[in-house]
Amino acid sequence: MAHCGSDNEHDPNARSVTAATTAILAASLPVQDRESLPLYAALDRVLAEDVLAPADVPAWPNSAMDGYALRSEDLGSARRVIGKAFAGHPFTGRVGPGECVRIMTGAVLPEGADAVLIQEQAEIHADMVTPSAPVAAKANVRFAGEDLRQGAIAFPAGTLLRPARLGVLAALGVSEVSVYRRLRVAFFSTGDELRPLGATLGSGQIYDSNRYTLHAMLSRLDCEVFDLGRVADEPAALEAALQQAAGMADMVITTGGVSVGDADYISGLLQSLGQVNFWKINMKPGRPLAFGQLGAATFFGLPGNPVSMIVTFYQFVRPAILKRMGSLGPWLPLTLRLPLAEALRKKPGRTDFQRGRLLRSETGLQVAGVGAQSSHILSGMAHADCFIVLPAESAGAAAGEWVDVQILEGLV
Ligand SMILES: Nc1nc2c(c(=O)[nH]1)N[C@H]1C(S)=C(S)[C@@H](COP(=O)(O)OP(=O)(O)OC[C@H]3O[C@@H](n4cnc5c(N)ncnc54)[C@H](O)[C@@H]3O)O[C@H]1N2
Ligand code: MOO
Repeated sequence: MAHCGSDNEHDPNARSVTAATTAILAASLPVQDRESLPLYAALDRVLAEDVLAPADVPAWPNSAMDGYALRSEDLGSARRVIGKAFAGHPFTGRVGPGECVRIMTGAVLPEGADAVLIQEQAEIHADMVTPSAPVAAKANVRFAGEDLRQGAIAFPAGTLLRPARLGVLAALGVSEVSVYRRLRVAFFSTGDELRPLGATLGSGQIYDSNRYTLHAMLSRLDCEVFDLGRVADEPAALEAALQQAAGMADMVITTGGVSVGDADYISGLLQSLGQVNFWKINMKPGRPLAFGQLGAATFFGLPGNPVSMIVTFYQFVRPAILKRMGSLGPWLPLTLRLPLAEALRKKPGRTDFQRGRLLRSETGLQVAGVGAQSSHILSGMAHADCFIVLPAESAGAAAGEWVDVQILEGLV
């Protein structure tokens, strides 16, 4: 329960963020169970098998524009219109010398034609069409298989199914996909001070905000979430909750009680119940973290401070979830280099994940801090759209300096 973040010295026993990430990813094995789902239900799931294109897309050469399908070799001469082709209603004849077909976008290119004259460049007199300039072969034609070739891997196993990918599968006529089952994640908050929403707060009590943040982050990652509520700082209650969670889930997450205070029981309990490592990580916020195995479940004991909880979730839990879901990645946060709009203060010692906001201007993208950076200031986190990552050895950064910025991608 001590206040947090004042210690700025490098701790020789602390792990680097990179070393912790490597160990966590190495221990995070993908679930194996799979199920077959209709496309509508497959958003944010991960493909368990390669999907091969059963046919070319597009299936036929077709027009990219509204105009006239013709033979380019007739150059600039006038052509007689011999029919019409609409998307879904092909022209069934053949385009011969001196002929053309009125064609709409998406309609199959008639036999004999090799190009499309757009109607804005056509002079039309009765049923005769003259191009204002010769039309090059292949002009305004979309070719069969140009998007996807029959037999090619449209998406490999491990692909996370986002909206455009579902669209591609639909374009291929794929109505069902084999995906990994959702990752089951059970979590609970620990701490005698925590009260449910609606309760009247007594002295020293607070509302359990981590529960809501964590539930939302897990939901965004499409996990099957089991919220086990709040558990008091009592070893028997904590042990029962840990056993229950490990019995129902692939991953168990707790918040609070991982530090060294007299009511921090999580470490002792886990030593006896599973194989769990307690790490000090050389980062700020988020120094204390427990990671390991609890029965068949992956275990994360996240720090109780709300911002520390979110930072450690983003750095360690999210990559582990993505990997365990079967995703090929990328698992790690998207990092850009951006110039700072203002100087940021930091003491050397720990890698700093300062909460930042992106500033869009005509001169380009810049980044600034959100103000107060203590790990209990949740409102700063709520206004942030990125983390500004300052290396452990850094002593701060000047305005205009380029820094690493992790884009939060809507998760937090
Ligand atoms: N002597 C030391 N004290 C502390 C150290 C240390 O190295 N030596 N580390 C500090 C750091 S850094 C952090 S972070 C915290 C993490 O401690 P715990 O994980 O044991 O967390 P708690 O003590 O249970 O709570 C910390 C803080 O967060 C509030 N909290 C807890 N759960 C929730 C929740 N569900 N919703 C909202 N807020 C919550 C809690 O009331 C405390 O204020 O330890 C430092 N101490
Ligand atoms: O700063 Mo602690 O590191 O709040 O996690």
